[in-house]
Amino acid sequence: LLGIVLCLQLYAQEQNVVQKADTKWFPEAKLGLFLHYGLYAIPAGVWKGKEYKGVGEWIQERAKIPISEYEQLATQFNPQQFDANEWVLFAKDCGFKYIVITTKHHDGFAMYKSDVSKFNIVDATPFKRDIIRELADACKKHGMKLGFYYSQSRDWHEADAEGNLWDFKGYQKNFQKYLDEKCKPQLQELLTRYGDVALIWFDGGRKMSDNESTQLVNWVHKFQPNCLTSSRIGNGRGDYETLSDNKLPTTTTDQAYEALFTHNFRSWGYSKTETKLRTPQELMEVLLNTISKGANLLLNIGPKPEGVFQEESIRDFRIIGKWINANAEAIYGSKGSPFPEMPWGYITSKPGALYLHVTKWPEDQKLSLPLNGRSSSAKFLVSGKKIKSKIAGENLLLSLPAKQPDEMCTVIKVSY
Ligand SMILES: C[C@@H]1O[C@@H](Oc2ccc([N+](=O)[O-])cc2)[C@@H](O)[C@H](O)[C@@H]1O
Repeated sequence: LLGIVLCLQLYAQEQNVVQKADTKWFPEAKLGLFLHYGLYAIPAGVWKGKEYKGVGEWIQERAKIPISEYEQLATQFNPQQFDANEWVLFAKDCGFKYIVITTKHHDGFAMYKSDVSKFNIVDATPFKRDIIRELADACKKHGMKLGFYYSQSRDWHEADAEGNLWDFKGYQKNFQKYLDEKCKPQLQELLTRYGDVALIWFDGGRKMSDNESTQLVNWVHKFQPNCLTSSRIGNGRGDYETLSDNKLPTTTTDQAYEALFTHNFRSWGYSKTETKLRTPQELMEVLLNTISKGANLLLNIGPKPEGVFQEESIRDFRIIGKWINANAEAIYGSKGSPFPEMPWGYITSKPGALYLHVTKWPEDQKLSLPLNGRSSSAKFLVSGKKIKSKIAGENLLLSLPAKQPDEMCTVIKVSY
């Protein structure tokens, strides 16, 4: 009897073993473009004339919209201006090395041709085109890594999934039934029909049991062993850490982890009720703060229902993109700062080099760095122009010109 019990435990343990994927590419890539796109772009925070503040992609939950009514949005979804190559080339020009798009958000609508649920973009809309197919092809063509956001536990279209308490009041949910009949079959579709998938961006919701988290991570790695899974799968079973929404990292680490921010302060999906956008300077602060802690940054846009990005997002992302491309050496493959926060800006590091990202030009045109007397040289990264420097005790003292070469942020490379 003891033997049998031991075997069962082993088997269970076996079940709970997660094969981890190789995260090497992730910290190298540093910058990802997050795209929250779906039916919720149509109401954009407004339902039957009533404005709902906050996250636009939650409109069905906020307005307690019955499935029968929400499904009608699919009959209006027709993004005729959608051009996958345009989206991917824009992302590339702005310095993003991977894209993560919502394949299914909490409303349960599949933005790809799914044989598991008719509630999908090909079968339920006049558009009838598979946006994920076209994006996967364009990413492959332009060498852009592609990841899929998938809401594994919240699905307001399914009685047995998490979240819809207005259509299914008092209904006894069988969550494993939802995992077996929709979640896992759809993940299989996404991991077997769209080429290499860089990562599955699982998202919060129902507290997953360790068995459920392990089940889904093993399921993903069964079809694509190198596909990363995000930590919102729960129970520490993900391949890399994601921070809470719009939260800056507090510690510097070499672990693979990611901060996520929206261009629109308050909504991930396109919104007409939340219109305040982060300025290019605010986006820069988020970018520099994040990479100076060794983390990746996933920056979000909510595309408009007609299939294009807001003008303001295109304008602001191109502004920071220009800076990112000019200072690429100080970003991709860099690690966080070995020093505490600096009053004048941020630091990223590489072997034998420190990159000083100066956003607040020192009035006294002096900048000191505790380099313990190590001999070093300093130059402006973009122009290559040398900077006068001398060792003063433990510190390296740099003498800067009066005018800051790049108002947005000037990078000084210190080689030691
Ligand atoms: C990226 C965002 O993720 C979730 O929102 C969350 C999930 C988890 C936290 N959290 O852990 O703090 C906060 C918001 C979604 O509900 C939201 O619609 C969006 O997709």
